Amino acid sequence: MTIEDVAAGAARRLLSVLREIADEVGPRAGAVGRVADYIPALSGVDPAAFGFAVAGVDGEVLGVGDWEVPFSIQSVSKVFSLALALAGGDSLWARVGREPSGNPFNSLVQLEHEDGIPRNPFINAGALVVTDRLLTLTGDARGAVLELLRAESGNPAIDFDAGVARSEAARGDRNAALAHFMASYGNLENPVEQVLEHYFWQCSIAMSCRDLAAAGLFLARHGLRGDGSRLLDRSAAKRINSIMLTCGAYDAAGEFAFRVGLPGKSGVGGGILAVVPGRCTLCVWSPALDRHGNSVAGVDALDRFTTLTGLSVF
Ligand SMILES: NC(=O)CC[C@H](N)C(=O)O
Repeated sequence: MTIEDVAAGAARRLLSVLREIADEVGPRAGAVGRVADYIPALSGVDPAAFGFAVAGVDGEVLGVGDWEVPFSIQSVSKVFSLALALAGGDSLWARVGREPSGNPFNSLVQLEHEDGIPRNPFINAGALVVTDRLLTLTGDARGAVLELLRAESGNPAIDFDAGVARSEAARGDRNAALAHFMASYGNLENPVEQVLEHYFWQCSIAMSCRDLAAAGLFLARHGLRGDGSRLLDRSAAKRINSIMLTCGAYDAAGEFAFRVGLPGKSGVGGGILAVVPGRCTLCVWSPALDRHGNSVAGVDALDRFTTLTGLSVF
């Protein structure tokens, strides 16, 4: 029996739970937290938006609320760039760690004490190293990420949001500082400006909960893509899920693991992608963020999901 057989119909069976959570959490969306405004183009998003999708490993995707409305995926893109970089081999691990940082996602402080090696691939410094590696591997890091997202979601219309990318670049001093600092330690192979540009554009990709849940299914399928081909070996897929669990919610990763008990990756656009290995992926979106940069209603919804269903990795 294959994983597909075991989990066939998972999305359909879970839809009623999503409805229940949307009724409970949805009306509170936007009441607590703030929309990210350090990227000016994100500041106009409706804080009360709420969408929640579930994708079964058989490929069926269902959802509730604003689940088909595109939003800025921001740091959720880091999961996909990491997957592509690791598909190119293990050498990345000499240049980035896999420990939670306990610091904000854009912090500089640890880099100096730790020789320009970022703690993990999901803080900005780590993601810049991953983007650099992908640039070396492919010559077009942002294009590679976009192509993977289009293919795995089955939606060829997914695209960059140039307004968001330019807005972030215009306010990109902190990420530029991180990149230059790592370059001074020899931990970037490509010119800083190029790495930053690919990183900003990759973060600007706009997608819905539907598309992101579908695109992340290779993580629930232990590395297998939608067409049955292998993106990652089982071990690499396990590793990405593990790092999502320990580092996917920045300096609130411990709290996220405590409450949700699933591998997850959040972004300052308000999206969170979570994985129930062997069964399904979940994507929730609500733009009002807590002080760590995680969606308030998003974490609440995932917390309720694992409580109501008992589905977690523990
Ligand atoms: N946490 C995030 O989603 C951060 C991504 C954003 N593009 C940044 O670099 O600041």
